[in-house]
Amino acid sequence: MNTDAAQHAAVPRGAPPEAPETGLFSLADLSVETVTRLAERSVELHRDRAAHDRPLAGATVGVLFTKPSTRTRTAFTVAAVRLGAVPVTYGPGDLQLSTGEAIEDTGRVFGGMLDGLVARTAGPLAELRRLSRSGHLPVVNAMATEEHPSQGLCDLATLRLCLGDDLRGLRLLYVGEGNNTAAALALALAGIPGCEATFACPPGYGLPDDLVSAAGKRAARNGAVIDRRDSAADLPSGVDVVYTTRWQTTGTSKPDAAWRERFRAFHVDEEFMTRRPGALLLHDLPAHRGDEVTGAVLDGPRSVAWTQASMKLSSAMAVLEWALGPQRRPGTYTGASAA
Ligand SMILES: NC(=O)NCCC[C@H](N)C(=O)O
Repeated sequence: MNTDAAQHAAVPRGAPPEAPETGLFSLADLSVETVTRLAERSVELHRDRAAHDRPLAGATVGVLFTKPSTRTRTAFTVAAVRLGAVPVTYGPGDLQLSTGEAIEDTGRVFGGMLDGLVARTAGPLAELRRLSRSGHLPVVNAMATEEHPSQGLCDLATLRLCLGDDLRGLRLLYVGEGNNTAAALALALAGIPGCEATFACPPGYGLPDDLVSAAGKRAARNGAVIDRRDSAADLPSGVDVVYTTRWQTTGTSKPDAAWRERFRAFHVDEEFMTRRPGALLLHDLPAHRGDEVTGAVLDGPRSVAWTQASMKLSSAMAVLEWALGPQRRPGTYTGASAA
């Protein structure tokens, strides 16, 4: 028997203690400067996808999507590969999480093997924070109930690409469901000096109070305004951008059987756009043509939705570089440096 007591004592025992969370959870956690820098970097990487020196070389990144995803999953997987990492992908039902293993236990195991995790659960954001704290690893929120921060960064980057770096005084009108995408967009816009953003959603389907309050405080510091409306009447016509998303948000259902009737007035068609000359159309996709937007608008000359979709890749690269790059990567958990 090996009786080297010092060696035995070095082997960690018991559950590892928690560490401070790292990664991207909500744009509200980031300074306006960091949000701006990430959007700027997304544009740079969109223009030149090779403008990096593989900062994730040697890293292994978990990509966990328990809900459907076309753009975000592809973007983060390809971004990880382009930045030099090896992605390990998990779909719904792949992890013991689906058989009842605790979030913390999952985090601890991930932390011993992965350098970071990108996760879409469309569940509570708090779960992603717990994964990071228990696993000592950076976690990127690829869409939780409350917010879709990487979409907000992509949208800000798309606005910079289309309208220039100086977005001061931007006027944006959002119509539809006050979902995770709208929440991230409100927080992103709140950092633009002089921005006037109106979020018009049917009664009962608007942005939640806590989000409006957080975005409003951020906006006030930057001379911006985040205005929540629950009527489609008298919406601003002098706007630079119209933004809409599909009405059936991932992981949600509407108890009201007549919900579609309540949304009808909040759809974007040619007439809506004609009353807003010069406005661009953004849409996070997937689209349901005929519901929130007509095909003629989505595929027409004022839509930048397809450029916006392609910028999911460069914004995912910017996020991974920032959240998992060598300067942030804590290294896998060995138990030796639990403090
Ligand atoms: N761009 C995306 O990530 N699209 C998928 C999600 C769209 C929308 N926010 C939803 O929750 O269903």
